[in-house]
Amino acid sequence: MQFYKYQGTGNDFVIIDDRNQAFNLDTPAIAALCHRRFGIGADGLMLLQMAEGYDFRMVYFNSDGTEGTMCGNGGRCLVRFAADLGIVQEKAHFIAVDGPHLAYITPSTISLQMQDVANIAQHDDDYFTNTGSPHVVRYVQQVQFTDVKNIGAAIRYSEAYQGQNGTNVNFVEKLDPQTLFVRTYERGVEDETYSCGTGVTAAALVSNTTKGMHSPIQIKTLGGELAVQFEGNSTDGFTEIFLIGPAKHVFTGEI
Ligand SMILES: N[C@@H](CCC[C@H](N)C(=O)O)C(=O)O
Repeated sequence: MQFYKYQGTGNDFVIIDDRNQAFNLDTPAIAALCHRRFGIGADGLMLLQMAEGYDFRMVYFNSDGTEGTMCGNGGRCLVRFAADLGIVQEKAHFIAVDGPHLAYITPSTISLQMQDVANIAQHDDDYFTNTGSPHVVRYVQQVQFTDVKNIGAAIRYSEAYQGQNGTNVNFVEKLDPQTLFVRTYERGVEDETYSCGTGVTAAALVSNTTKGMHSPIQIKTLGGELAVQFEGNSTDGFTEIFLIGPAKHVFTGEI
């Protein structure tokens, strides 16, 4: 089986061209491929499948082998893969677990439209929203010194979030009026990743609501820079949300 490795600001993925729908690996086998010591190493695995009425379908698995909810950086990488295959050119229209997505393609960036977001909830000092995947946003003073793995795991497994099978957790520091530094504990990876697209989107929308930050918001992550652009607000709902940043082919291999 041929596979392709892609990364978007360090959120890395194994991608399989599954247009013939021959992929039949189970959860442990997917986890083994994603393992960083015994496998290829990745935060997730994606299938590109055919879908009627769309350029393609995105199927996303977390690195523990479970099928995930939406992955923003994964979506951006899959669009770059579709462009590399010649399936799409400047624009892509695809279907994912959370519904249809549009994306715009340039040599340096993929701009991925995310689902509209209707509301943001406050839980004590934390905020919670769903940008295709569930996300807690917690503001911290110095995010570089935050224990993302341990505090993130405690929040992810806490009683409050078991209703939606746990949550991803973002630790956010406002660096200046237009810029956030975001570090994310990812559900399904059960560790910090270098970047999380649905997570930085959640951080940007919450920061519009709570910190008065305006679109576009620049985001620093451990793996590079992203931007989140949007219209609306938490009262009327957020629309036209775009996650913008690089997505790159790393290598191709055979297993
Ligand atoms: N890395 C992703 C988010 C992946 C989904 C998540 N782990 C989950 O299933 O909750 C992103 O870039 O959005």
